[in-house]
This record gives sequence, C-alpha cells and structure tokens, in this order.
Amino acid sequence: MLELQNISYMVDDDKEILRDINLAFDEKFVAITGPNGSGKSTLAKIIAGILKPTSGKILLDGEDITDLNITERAKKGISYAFQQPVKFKGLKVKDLMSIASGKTLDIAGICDILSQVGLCARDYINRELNGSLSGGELKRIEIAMIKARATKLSVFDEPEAGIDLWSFNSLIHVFEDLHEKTDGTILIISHQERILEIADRIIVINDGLVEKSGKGEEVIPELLYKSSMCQKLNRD
Ligand SMILES: Nc1ncnc2c1ncn2[C@@H]1O[C@H](COP(=O)(O)OP(=O)(O)OP(=O)(O)O)[C@@H](O)[C@H]1O
Repeated sequence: MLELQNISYMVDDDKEILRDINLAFDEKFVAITGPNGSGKSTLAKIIAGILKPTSGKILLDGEDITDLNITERAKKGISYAFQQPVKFKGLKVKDLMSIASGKTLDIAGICDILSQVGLCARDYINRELNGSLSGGELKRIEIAMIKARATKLSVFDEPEAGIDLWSFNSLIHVFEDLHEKTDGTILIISHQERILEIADRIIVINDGLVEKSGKGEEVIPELLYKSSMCQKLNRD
C-alpha cells in the first residue's frame, strides 16, 4: 500500500505545483490522468524519490520512505520509467535485462520479454543502449526492463509517448498482461482512454490537486464528457 499524506511541492519559493495531496492505494493497476501541466509527472517523481516534497509524508506498506532517495526506494521495490527514457552508453540490451531482473537471464528469457513489448528480439539483444536507438525503441526497452524487474510498485510516466499507433496496440496488451500477472502495483500516468480502461482506479489531478479518485466506470464517463465539451467550445 502506498500512502501520500499532505504532499505539497513548491518551486521558486511561491509556485505551488502540488497542493496537499492525500491518497492511499494498493490496487494492481492505478492510472493518474489530468490536463497538461497539472502536476502528474511531479507526483510520479516524488513517489519514485527523484524529487523531495516540500511537505508531507510518503509511506510504503506503513514504512515512512519520505527521506529515501531513488536508489534506496528502488531497493524497497519501487521502479520508475522515465517519460524520456535514459540511455546507458556501453551497456547492451541483454545486460540491462539481466541487471533489471537481478539474475542472469538466458537468451530465451530475454527474447521472451523483448517480444512481449513488440521488439524482434534477435535484432535488439546485442544493441548498445545509445543514441542509435529510436525514442520508441528505447521506451519499449525501458518497459521490458521494468517487466523483468517485477517490483512492488512500478511507476510509468506516459509510456505511450513517442510510440506509433501500431505499437500502441501491442503496448496495451503488455499492460493488460502486466495487470494480470503482477503481484505488486502498476502506477501509470496516461492520457490514453484505452490505458485508463485497464485501471482498477483512476486518479484525476488538476491544478496540483486531486480532483477525483475512483473506479474507471465512475471517472471515465465524466472525463469523456468534459473532453467533448472542450471540443465543442473550441469549435463554437
Ligand atoms: N522545477 C520547476 N520549476 C518551475 N516550474 C515547474 C518545475 N517543475 C514543474 N514545473 C511546472 O509545474 C507544472 C506541472 O508539471 P508536470 O510535469 O508535473 O505536469 P504534468 O501534469 O506531468 O504535464 P504533462 O501532461 O504535460 O506531462 C507545469 O506547469 C510545469 O511547467
């Protein structure tokens, strides 16, 4: 169970990006959505330990992890996939998968994970994680890495960003599969209705506040209604 108690995040002394966020969840698949600039990535980074909240507490299974950094939180079972994937020059895809899983994976095991994220494994296992990989390829490798890690809490920041439409369909299957097989919680930031539909719980962040938190069937119709009203206003 992850608990956020009175989390606020302020920059430049007076700009409040997150305002008194209170949340607790232990569902298998939780989606955070909301308008651009509302504070979703900031919240994900605070959960992963990349940013420190200005005030408030974060508890993982009752333990206060507020002062732990990203490495210490990773040891406690929190993993984080960046919106812009990180490159690891000199490291090959197969090495990254083994490091992520914490054991030496055989080629068949690595190929299985890579093919689940829509990569033709034999073309990628010996590729170096450098600038020669496209943004979409890096993104999928990062998702494969988190899949290999199978942590207590896996945080994905807009995994659909930079992924083409065809691959998006396989990405949905990857997340459906993760949902089915995970023993932990997947926390995903997304604007995509198809990803929100998989979620057991949707949290809507707006202007640094929790606007709504509930089951998909309660939240999605409201989001769709708001989005259609915005489109109508833009047309009129
Ligand atoms: N260090 C900072 N200094 C000033 N403003 C910041 C800083 N970090 C974030 N912001 C601002 O805080 C707001 C929330 O940013 P955040 O990246 O969390 O939004 P988001 O909801 O993830 O947006 P998107 O959907 O566009 O990815 C934005 O207006 C952003 O410009």
